[in-house]
Amino acid sequence: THPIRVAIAGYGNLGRGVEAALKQNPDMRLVGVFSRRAPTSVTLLDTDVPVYAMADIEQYQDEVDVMILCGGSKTDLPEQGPYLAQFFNTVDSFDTHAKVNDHYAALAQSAQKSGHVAMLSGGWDPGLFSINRLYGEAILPEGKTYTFWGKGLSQGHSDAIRRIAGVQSAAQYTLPIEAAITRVRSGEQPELTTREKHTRECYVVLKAGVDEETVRHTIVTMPDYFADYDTKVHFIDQASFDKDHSTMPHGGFVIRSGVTGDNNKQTIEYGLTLDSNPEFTSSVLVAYARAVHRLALSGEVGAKTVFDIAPSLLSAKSPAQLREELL
Ligand SMILES: NC(=O)C1=CN([C@@H]2O[C@H](COP(=O)(O)OP(=O)(O)OC[C@H]3O[C@@H](n4cnc5c(N)ncnc54)[C@H](OP(=O)(O)O)[C@@H]3O)[C@@H](O)[C@H]2O)C=CC1
Ligand SMILES: N[C@@H](C[C@H]1CC(C(=O)O)=NO1)C(=O)O
Repeated sequence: THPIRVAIAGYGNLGRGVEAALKQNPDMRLVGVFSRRAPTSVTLLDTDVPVYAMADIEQYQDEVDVMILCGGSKTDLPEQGPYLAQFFNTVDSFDTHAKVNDHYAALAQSAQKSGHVAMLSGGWDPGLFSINRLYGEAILPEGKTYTFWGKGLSQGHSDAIRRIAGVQSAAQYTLPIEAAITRVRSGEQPELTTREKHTRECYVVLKAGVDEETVRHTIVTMPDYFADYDTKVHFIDQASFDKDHSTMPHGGFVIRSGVTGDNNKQTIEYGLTLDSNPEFTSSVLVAYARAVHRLALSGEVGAKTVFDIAPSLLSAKSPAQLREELL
């Protein structure tokens, strides 16, 4: 069978990650990259495929099996997702938690009409962490679920800062509050507000002449991203940014702390430790691109989340081989 033909829409950290991840999946191949920038200004890592103008993307609908959307959640994906689901099967890592149902509805409408599959929020949170929160709550109905991230760089939050007028570069680090983790790990099952679980720390490079306090205020009051957190903002120069903020480690864990039967304490924990947040997220996107291709071939249409997609569809192994490896 022919390799699954994958294309990238939007070439940033995730776009580079997808380009790299596809090299680890021989049943798939990159056939093109689409960018809103001039194609000649976009340099790929090392794959010899064309870079096209996003404006021409509709012309390639018969050459692409799955389009992986690597734009930013704050402003790119809400517009690009429904638009591209008219022409392609798509996968994205949409992560504006407060707006997931809006995005789902917009993708569902576009994909139902065009007969495509549009998968949203296929990353690690939302994505793999979402699946583990569901398992925990379905299996231990009497209990509490906690999610902790970092210390690490959140791409969604960094992207959100980059979209503020006058910002040249941005890195946002998420820091878990250790006292909260200790209380959760003790089995106390505490009630914790958003502000009691994490703090956020931003490093921002501004373009010349841009007022720091205006940008600081825009960040710390930003709904869905920073308003509910204690947030620090540091303004630095580009040289310092390039030196100190070019790697994107992250990680985190989901804990379900519950009880069964005669009040037996049961704990489920799922964790990630990531050298590169974007490369890991892109590896999730590529596995889900395989699943979306198979769903489309089977006649499925519409919007899908990780909850709707059977794990076996992500694997390059056959169902029989997977069954042999069940234990
Ligand atoms: N669910 C999850 O677990 C995760 C989700 N994410 C999501 O992934 C999204 C994308 O993250 P990330 O790839 O880091 O974002 P980037 O800022 O690197 O890229 C976003 C878009 O910006 C454009 N762009 C990239 N580089 C440049 C540049 N030098 N000049 C101008 N434009 C540029 C690209 O579009 P174009 O090529 O068209 O110019 C690109 O698609 C995040 O917003 C986040 O929401 C990320 C990690 C985990
Ligand atoms: N979507 C996040 C992935 C995780 C990390 C995170 C955070 O640090 O707030 N929330 O979810 C990202 O863009 O990195």
